[in-house]
Amino acid sequence: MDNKIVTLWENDTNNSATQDNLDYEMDTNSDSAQNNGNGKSAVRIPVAVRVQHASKTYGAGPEVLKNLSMTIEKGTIYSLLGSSGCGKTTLLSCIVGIRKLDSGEISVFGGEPGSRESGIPGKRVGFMPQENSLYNDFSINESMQYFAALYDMSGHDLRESRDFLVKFLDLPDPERSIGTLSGGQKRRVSLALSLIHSPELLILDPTVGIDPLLRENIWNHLLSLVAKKNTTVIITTHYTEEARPSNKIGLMRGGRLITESSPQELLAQHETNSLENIVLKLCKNDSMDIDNPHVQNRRISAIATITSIGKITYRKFSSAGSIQYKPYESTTSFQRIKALVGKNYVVMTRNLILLLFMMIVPATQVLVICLAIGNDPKPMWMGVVNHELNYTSCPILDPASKQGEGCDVENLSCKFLAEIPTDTIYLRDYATDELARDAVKAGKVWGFFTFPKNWSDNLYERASAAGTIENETLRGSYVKMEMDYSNKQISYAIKSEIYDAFEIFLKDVLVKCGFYEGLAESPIQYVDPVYGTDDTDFKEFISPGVLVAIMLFFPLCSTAVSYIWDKKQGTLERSMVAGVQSWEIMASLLLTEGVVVVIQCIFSFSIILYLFNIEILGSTSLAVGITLLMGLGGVSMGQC
Ligand SMILES: Nc1ncnc2c1ncn2[C@@H]1O[C@H](COP(=O)(O)OP(=O)(O)OP(=O)(O)O)[C@@H](O)[C@H]1O
Repeated sequence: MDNKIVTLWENDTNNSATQDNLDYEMDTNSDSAQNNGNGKSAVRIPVAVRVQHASKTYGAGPEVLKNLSMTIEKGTIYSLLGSSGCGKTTLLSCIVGIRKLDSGEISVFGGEPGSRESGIPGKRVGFMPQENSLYNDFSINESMQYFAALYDMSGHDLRESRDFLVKFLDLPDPERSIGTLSGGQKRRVSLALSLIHSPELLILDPTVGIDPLLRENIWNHLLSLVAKKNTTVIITTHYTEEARPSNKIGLMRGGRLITESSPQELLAQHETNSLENIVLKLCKNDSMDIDNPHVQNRRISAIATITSIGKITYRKFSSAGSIQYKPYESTTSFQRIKALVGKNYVVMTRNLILLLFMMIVPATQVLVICLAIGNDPKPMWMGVVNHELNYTSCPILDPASKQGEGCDVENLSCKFLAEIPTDTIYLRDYATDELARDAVKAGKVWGFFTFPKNWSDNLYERASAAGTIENETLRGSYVKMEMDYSNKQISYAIKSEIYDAFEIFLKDVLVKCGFYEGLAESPIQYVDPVYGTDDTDFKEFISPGVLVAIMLFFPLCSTAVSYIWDKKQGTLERSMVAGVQSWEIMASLLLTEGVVVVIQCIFSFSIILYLFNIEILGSTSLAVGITLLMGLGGVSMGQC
């Protein structure tokens, strides 16, 4: 750095549309140096990546990047060395714009990552992450097509690039599924995906898992990319000697950059021919220095000096001296969403059984719930202890005997029991209350009636001589019911059936005996319902709630699972580096999962309307619209 003057050139505002925002370094040592006006000769070297005073911490953990500054010139290879955990991946993820620094600045191609000027994330960068980050269900070809679509490559460019990479990286048949490849083959596919669009900035982290011969080829290819296309390469590697052909080596330790120099300078400075030994020596020295406050103070002041030199010598860029660059054209959201929709389609259709399952699950749930808990419970067993008949069975339980003519008030208990619907409540006689109670305890019946002796006479007297009736007669007209209330739904259903049966029976007796039938009715009168019918069954009540809950829940689960899976296998990160934004992922999912939601709606409504004949009393389109919105809401929530 000593023989360089750091210079930041400002854009000519008039020409800003046609210029890259690159900043430049002045190399005063170059043979082709020009006079820069202050007596020093200099060549302007465009800077691709500049990191200044970068600091980063994950949550409450220790500082991962500590006041780190580095400069990577355009059209060079920069090898980032350092032991495991020193912060290389963290630094690279900040450079490609998928993580943010806590403090400090990063500029890539003259702009902050994530800004329009830098074009990062986007097609300007090719990123090979530490993990393979591949869709295992995809073939090599499909993976290439997906990224080519994200970069808006033409079919011709894609074919050309694919054919070259398959040959150069010795990839297997492009139609082979990635899940069937070996670890080394997957690494090569991962590398191919980062190279497919010939990016200006190539970030490789790292190249382990690739055999030495191929690694040599890759380095040769990187050198030719730099020479022919002026590509900038940042590569992390644990093979120190491999970094020899690079233009600059940055050695990181504990989140700091302890050396940044060309391999030749390092070798000359340390008078050795082994980069490995130099790195070991520097790391050892750093370990000793770290406990020495004087050295640390010297380092801090050295960083401050470099920074202040940078500040003093930054000067404005004049258009007269500018290099004209083509304006950077980013892919549009429409192109990226189109690529994502295509990718989602392939993911979905790869497992057709699962897709079909997802489509019919809500309808199946509605069906099962309506069948299992939507119907009125039956049969429900009830016991009868009839003191009126001396504990014997009713002779007139036969429905035909209900039709007796005239005012016959004999054995009214049997007439009442005959009114109880035989399809829902089954009756069983018991000789005593104790036996019937034991049957309730044993779960054989849900409860039992006890008719007192002379119940028929007392009931008739109660009905005909109200007002003058004696307490004893009144008590003798009661039918006692002892119930098992452990199942609320069944006990309510039994109560309701018994009340209805009793009203019908009593009306019949009163009419036949010349009394006004209304006396049998409750003073509370239920008139025509506003909504529904007075015999609405449970499935009509439960099905709308069940449907919307399922329509929210299933798309939510399916989207969340695919999002988490995408994140876990690193493909989400890779897509983000290719320029995909969160809202674009959501939009693409709404488009693809939306189709599934529509089919789920069609199946579910068919079951409700045609199988169970449940009527929609309001607007059908509103009901369908709300259900669809719940499904799409589930898709959106699954991503949050
Ligand atoms: N998402 C995260 N949350 C918390 N800590 C993290 C996270 N990612 C990385 N770290 C921590 O930050 C430190 C630096 O990790 P990083 O992956 O940047 O190191 P590295 O130099 O790339 O290591 P390697 O060479 O093994 O890949 C490590 O201590 C790591 O445990």
